Amino acid sequence: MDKQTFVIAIAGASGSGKSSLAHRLEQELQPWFSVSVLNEDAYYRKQDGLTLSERKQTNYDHPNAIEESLLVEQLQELKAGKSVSVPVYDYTTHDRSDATVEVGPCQILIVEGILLLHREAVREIVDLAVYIDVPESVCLERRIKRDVAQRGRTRESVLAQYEKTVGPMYRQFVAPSKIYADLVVENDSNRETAIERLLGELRSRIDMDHVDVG
Ligand SMILES: Nc1ncnc2c1ncn2[C@@H]1O[C@H](COP(=O)(O)OP(=O)(O)O)[C@@H](O)[C@H]1O
Ligand SMILES: O=c1ccn([C@@H]2O[C@H](COP(=O)(O)O)[C@@H](O)[C@H]2O)c(=O)[nH]1
Repeated sequence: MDKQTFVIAIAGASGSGKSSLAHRLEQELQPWFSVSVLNEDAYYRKQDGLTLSERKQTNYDHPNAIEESLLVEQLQELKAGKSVSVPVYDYTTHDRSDATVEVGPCQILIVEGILLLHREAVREIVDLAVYIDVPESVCLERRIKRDVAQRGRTRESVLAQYEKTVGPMYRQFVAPSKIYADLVVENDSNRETAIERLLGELRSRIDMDHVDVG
């Protein structure tokens, strides 16, 4: 088999800790491999034809909110050892900015996002599918804290959005996609417990001979 980029997908609810775990994993693997992290959120569709108040009403938790064709194209390019220009998404304006970030060839690509395992075309590219399993109530509390601190939201706006779209879409699309995971990791207690479990499983499940370390 040709050596090519090994792709790890980390899926799960908003607030389950995907992004935190992806970056911890990157830190752990970096001494030995070149690693890049990609976020499914970067591929939210451009919405510059809508006003801010219209953009606030978008259902960001439905699979169609993401430009899946671009996500899949860029995952395929990275897996084939090419560079890509990844879009930059701004949660405060609810729009893709004009900037892009260059992501170059890497040995291990970690991609994280709520709906990755729902997407058949993504599943076909991924070498190891991970689902982060955390009770909804825990995810919601984390999301409130994070979105108020980092994404320009109020507690009330987070709760309203959760009731209208985030919760229902989680139950319809995200939670059912757990069946596609090679590995389910709980992350409702100590962060270190989750990363240790993930690393332990990775050591036994990833065939590192498959990764081009030359
Ligand atoms: N195991 C954990 N225990 C407590 N808080 C956590 C844990 N994992 C992540 N968090 C916090 O929860 C919030 C959401 O985490 P994040 O990684 O952004 O989740 P996601 O990418 O799944 O939406 C962040 O503020 C993060 O610091
Ligand atoms: O403009 C936006 C775009 C996305 N969201 C919410 O983000 C989460 C997914 O990101 P996580 O980092 O996994 O939380 C999704 O649930 C969307 O509701 C948003 O609120 N506004």
